[in-house]
Amino acid sequence: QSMDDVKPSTPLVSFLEILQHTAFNTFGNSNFDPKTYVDLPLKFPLSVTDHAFHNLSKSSTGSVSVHDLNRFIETYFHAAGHDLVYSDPEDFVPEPDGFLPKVKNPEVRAWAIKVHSLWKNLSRKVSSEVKTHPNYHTLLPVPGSVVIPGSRFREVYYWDSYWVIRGLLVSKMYKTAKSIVTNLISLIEEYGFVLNGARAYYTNRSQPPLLSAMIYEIYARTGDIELVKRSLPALLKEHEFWNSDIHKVNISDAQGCTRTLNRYYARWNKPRPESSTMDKASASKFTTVSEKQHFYRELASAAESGWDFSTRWMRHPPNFTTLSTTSVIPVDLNAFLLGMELNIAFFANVTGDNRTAEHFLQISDVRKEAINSVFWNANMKQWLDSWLSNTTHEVQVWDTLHQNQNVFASNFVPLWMKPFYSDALLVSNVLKSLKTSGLLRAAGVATSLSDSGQQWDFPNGWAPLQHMLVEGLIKSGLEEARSLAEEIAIRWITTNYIVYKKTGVMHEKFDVEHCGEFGGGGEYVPQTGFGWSNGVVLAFLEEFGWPEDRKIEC
Ligand SMILES: OC[C@H]1O[C@H](O[C@H]2O[C@H](CO)[C@@H](O)[C@H](O)[C@H]2O)[C@H](O)[C@@H](O)[C@@H]1O
Repeated sequence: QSMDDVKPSTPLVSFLEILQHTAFNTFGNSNFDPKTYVDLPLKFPLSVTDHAFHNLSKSSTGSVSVHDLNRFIETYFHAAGHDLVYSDPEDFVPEPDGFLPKVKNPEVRAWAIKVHSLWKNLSRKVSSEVKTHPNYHTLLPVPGSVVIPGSRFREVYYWDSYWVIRGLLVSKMYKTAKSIVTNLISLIEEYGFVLNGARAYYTNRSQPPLLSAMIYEIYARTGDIELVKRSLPALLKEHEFWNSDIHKVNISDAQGCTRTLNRYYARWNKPRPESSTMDKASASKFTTVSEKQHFYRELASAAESGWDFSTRWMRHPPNFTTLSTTSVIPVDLNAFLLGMELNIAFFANVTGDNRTAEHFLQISDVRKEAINSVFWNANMKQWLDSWLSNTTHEVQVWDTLHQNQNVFASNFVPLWMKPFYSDALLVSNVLKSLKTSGLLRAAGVATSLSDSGQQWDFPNGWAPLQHMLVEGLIKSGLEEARSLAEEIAIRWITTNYIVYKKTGVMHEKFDVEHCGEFGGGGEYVPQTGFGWSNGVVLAFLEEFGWPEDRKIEC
């Protein structure tokens, strides 16, 4: 690992991180959210603020009096979120023509209309202040309006946007959907890839690559060929990013064939600024600088995976300090890249660029073979993540023992991709395996079978995971697969609804062991709003409807 692998931070992020530590020492742990501090917009130049901060009188432990710190923050900062203002989506109508025709039950229909109306609460645009003084903000100035996940996630996120867009398409809000894509493309133009989210502290990593899938879905509904033409150069750039040296691994498989696959790898070896107080505490068991740096990279790389955090990335679960994200070749990432390659081929084809189409079809074939050869486990009938025996750039020799035999929802994600869902024999095998996996629970599909206290583990269920599995099953065209898909969707919709009825809000994650309970665990309190949950509820209701006489109860 070299310093080239680390993106420079900005002076503002570094300053706010120090403020975060001071706030932690001053206010204490209870109700403390470190992200709030790195989201604070400056009122004055950083030099002025920094000077005032240094003049605060501090104890030997780095704390300030609660009164002085509160006064300092009020004087020198706007509230977190002040710089991303509400924006009324111009394509929103309270009940679009032809909205969810198959949802007949009045109670479910009224709720679906409510969920649809939440797009208004979650629509934002960057305030003009950010354009005037970009140095006063960690928020990055994207050009159009976006939909945020909600609560503490007050900026656009990469992979969340896919399910937000799926919901917006059900809501017939095509302009808003296209605006999100335009913003994500602007990040590629500026940084060479889609950032984890539109914040200065997210420039060292991406998130699961689903931009091409967003464009595919929008094109399928609107036929907007101009959008496809505009997107193609950005997608080619994004493909290069994921195939750069740090993200690429070569494996010599059981037949001695060299296969190239990809992994998550953040360009960062320090605490994540948005969780700096926690990361420092977690790294305290390491003594050397290089051990700490290594651990910090594993943390940030897990954040790139979207599964932050999970036993999936731990060499010795549930020991958090054994996080080894960069030593895992992840099934889902490679399935997403296969999807990206097929989508690029499709877009190139519809825009008349036959050479690019040919090339991407070819590389998608090569990836499909690599996925079969490295991940597929014929006994378990699942695709398993594979551990790298070392993290050098040399060719690794594959061994079945390197496959991680623990069951994760991601082991079924390839089913979401055409080359796999169109193989009927494969689907019926995978279907049996899913049914006996232990992941199917009372209120949906569990993330894993390990109750580690991390949020991307049991008993949490997440909207994106439900959706990928359900859609893969449906697309197979097998009756038995559709019926399982519908069963999962009914359980998921039910729990979302019952929790909504109890709390008045939509949640980020759910406890799939207990219908009617939201999820927990992890490093921040459960969040509400919530972009991808809303999107998946709407997508499921569009697909399956809800008959008049079917009750909605746990
Ligand atoms: O602040 C901690 C981490 O929060 C984010 O991750 C979680 O929320 C995201 C937005 O809904 C979601 O995309 C991700 O899957 C969640 O685990 C953020 O993406 C992380 O980078 C950040 O460190």
